[in-house]
Amino acid sequence: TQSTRPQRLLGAVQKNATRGDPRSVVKAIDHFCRNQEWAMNVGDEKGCILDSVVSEVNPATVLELGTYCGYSTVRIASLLPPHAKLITLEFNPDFAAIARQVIAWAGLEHKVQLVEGASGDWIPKMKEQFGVETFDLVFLDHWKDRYLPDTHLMEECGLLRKGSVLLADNVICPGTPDYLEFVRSSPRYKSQYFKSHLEYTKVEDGLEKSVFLG
Ligand SMILES: O=C(NCCCCCn1ccnc1)c1cc(-c2ccc(F)cc2)cc(O)c1O
Ligand SMILES: [Mg+2]
Repeated sequence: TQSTRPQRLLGAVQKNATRGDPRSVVKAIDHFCRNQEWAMNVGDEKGCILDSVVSEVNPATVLELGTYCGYSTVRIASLLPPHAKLITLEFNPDFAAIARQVIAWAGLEHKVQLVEGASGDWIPKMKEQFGVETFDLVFLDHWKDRYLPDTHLMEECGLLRKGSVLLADNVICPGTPDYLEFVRSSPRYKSQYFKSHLEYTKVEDGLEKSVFLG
């Protein structure tokens, strides 16, 4: 039977990356996506911006919406301080199954909790299920039409505190126009656009960093 693109991506990690070495996992995926098959990872160019924001925030609690194959999960988790926690939500069970193996290959299972299901269902349960107070950093990389409703939901559920940072992928391509309009016009957010390119291409894309002001 035919393999899927996520399965082939995992194969490239297992073939070319060193177990327990997150940077080699990131490098192997980027090489695969540049040379074999494009895939919707945040990629190396936007990944460097992600790394700098993670390092600046130095978060104890991170929520990632949209795991896919775990590329950004590995990038983020590899930069977290010792007892920090990353919860990553993936709706698609096939993606989740691959991501678990990519995260394990990087040796980062102990820092990552991968949850399968819809963000709209799980966000209201975060506190009771995972003992989370608030998130220091949220990386939005799931369905583009869910960025805005899920941001409202996180506010309503008291998951954001003064200074919480939202970092959103794909605000230009595929685009999240309603989310962008909201975070840029709301007095409760301080937003900044990091111009970049769609992963592995020359097409414009970027990350929007928005600090919740409480
Ligand atoms: O759709 C994307 N991501 C969400 C995937 C499903 C999330 C499921 N889920 C997880 C949790 N809750 C729901 C995405 C798409 C593209 C893209 C860009 C250009 C193009 F021509 C084709 C595709 C680039 C990205 O960087 C992306 O992130
Ligand atoms: Mg993306």
